[in-house]
Formats: sequence, C-alpha cells, structure tokens
Amino acid sequence: MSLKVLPGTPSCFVCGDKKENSRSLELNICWDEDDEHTSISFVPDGSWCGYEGIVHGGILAAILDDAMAWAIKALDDRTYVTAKMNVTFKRPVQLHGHYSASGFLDRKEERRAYTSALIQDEDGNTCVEAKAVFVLTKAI
Ligand SMILES: CCCCCCCC(=O)SCCNC(=O)CCNC(=O)[C@H](O)C(C)(C)COP(=O)(O)OP(=O)(O)OC[C@H]1O[C@@H](n2cnc3c(N)ncnc32)[C@H](O)[C@@H]1OP(=O)(O)O
Repeated sequence: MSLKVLPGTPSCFVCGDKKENSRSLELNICWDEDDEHTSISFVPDGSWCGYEGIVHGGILAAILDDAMAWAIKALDDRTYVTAKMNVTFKRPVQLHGHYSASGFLDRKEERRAYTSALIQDEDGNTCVEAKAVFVLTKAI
C-alpha cells in the first residue's frame, strides 16, 4: 500500500489548518495510489460529540464529504461540489476511539461523479456509510 498525504485546503473545516480556521478538525487526507481511494485516520475528542461520548453525525458526514471530494480531486483536478449525499449510521462512533474513513470515486457520467465512502473502527467494523453525487461546477 502506497499512501501519499494530499495537500488539503488551509481554510477547510475538515482538512484545514487551525492557523487559517480555528475550528478545523485538522485531519490529514491520504491517497492510496494502489487502490485509488482516500484514507483519513482520526481519534475524536469531546468537542466532536453531540450526545456525551458519541460523535455528532454532522461531523461524520463532513469527514465523509471530504473523503469523497478528495477521491475525485486526486484523479481530476477540476472543482466538483456535493449535490446529493446519503448517509447511513450503522454503529455509534465513540469518543477517543480509533477510526478510518475511506472515499472512492465509483464512476463519472458527463458532469456527475458518483462516489462512496465509509468509516470503520479499528476492528474493521463499518460504522457509517455514504453515497454521493458531485457535480462539476461552472461557478468556480
Ligand atoms: C477538494 C475539496 C474539498 C472540499 C469538499 C467539500 C465539498 C462540499 O461540501 S461543496 C459544498 C456543498 N455543495 C454545494 O454548495 C453545491 C450547491 N449546489 C449547486 O451549486 C448546484 O445545484 C449544482 C452545481 C450542484 C448543480 O447546478 P447546475 O450546474 O446548474 O446543475 P445542472 O446544470 O442543473 O445539472 C448538471 C448535472 O448535474 C445533475 N445534478 C444536479 N443536481 C443534482 C443532484 N442534487 N443530484 C443528482 N444529480 C444532480 C443534473 O442532473 C445534471 O446532469 P446531466 O448533465 O446529466 O443532465
């Protein structure tokens, strides 16, 4: 497995830099060059939680959104925005646990990119799954 750290976007809530965005989660987004997917490792702290000890679903959706956006970006440098995302929460993601998110570009059709992503715990159990449609924007 050959993993490369992608540059991220300094102002991004997920992959940014706290100097540019004090609320950024500051996660590294890696690219697996052999299997062509993103990989984001994380250990949630208390500021990520909704119910005590359980990570907020919106934070997990944001991580999955980035995992999929960067899976596209690694293969196509143009700007795609999230148009539709479906998230399934299968198991709670726990405070201080060790997790990994992976994002995949499944296929492209004209301006649309179809993606999928998941979050797994350290035993390989799938906690969250997502599918999304990104659209190549004309605006940026
Ligand atoms: C590397 C970067 C890391 C950052 C990751 C963060 C990613 C994000 O969260 S981006 C922010 C959230 N998303 C947004 O703000 C997007 C807001 N929405 C928009 O800007 C527009 O609705 C946009 C661009 C998606 C589509 O607008 P527009 O370009 O006018 O679309 P339109 O011409 O009608 O449709 C283009 C194609 O997309 C399809 N499409 C549009 N919306 C959707 C949708 N919701 N679901 C499925 N397909 C859609 C259309 O069917 C059409 O397909 P086809 O070309 O085959 O007919």
